[in-house]
Amino acid sequence: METLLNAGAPVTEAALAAIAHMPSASLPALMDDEFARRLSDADLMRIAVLLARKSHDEGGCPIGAVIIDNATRRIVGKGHNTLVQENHPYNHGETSAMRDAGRLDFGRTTLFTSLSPCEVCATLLHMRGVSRVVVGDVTNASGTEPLLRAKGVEVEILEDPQGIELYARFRAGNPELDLEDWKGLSATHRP
Ligand SMILES: Nc1ccnc(=O)[nH]1
Repeated sequence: METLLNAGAPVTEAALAAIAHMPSASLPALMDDEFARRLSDADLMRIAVLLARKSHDEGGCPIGAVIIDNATRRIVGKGHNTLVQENHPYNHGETSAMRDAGRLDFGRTTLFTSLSPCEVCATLLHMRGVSRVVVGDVTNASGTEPLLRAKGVEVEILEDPQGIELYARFRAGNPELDLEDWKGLSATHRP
């Protein structure tokens, strides 16, 4: 199939936004393997941040994640936090992207997350054997990177200034929702 995003197409913000918003299963109709191979780590982090923005536009917590196959750099899963949207007590950007990817061998994949993983997601990432995690924001949160590295996961920090700004703005305007997302409602009810 001839695709809109192909070997000759430039990697633009509009192209990354279209990728972020299209269901993963439909991505082969939008972009070919040549285009996928030209997406840099910074481009893939931009897609994670565009997913964070999508969640924010829906009234949710702005965290997104993208999973790629290491060999082909094809996107095999992506998603965003759905605490608000699905009334889900624990669906983080990372779990959402892994659910989208399905029953994969995560040892062959890299996960890009727009925000430093929480302890539960960090544990999930190493227990499912994810080979590499790229973190887009260690300014608003951090702390699980040493745990991931100790478990043999390759960790890279590749901060996205727009993602950092978006999360800082969300946290300043919604401190209770931010706390609920990290620690549950019980934490927001503590005196
Ligand atoms: N890394 C993350 C922190 C908090 N919530 C998320 O969905 N993801």
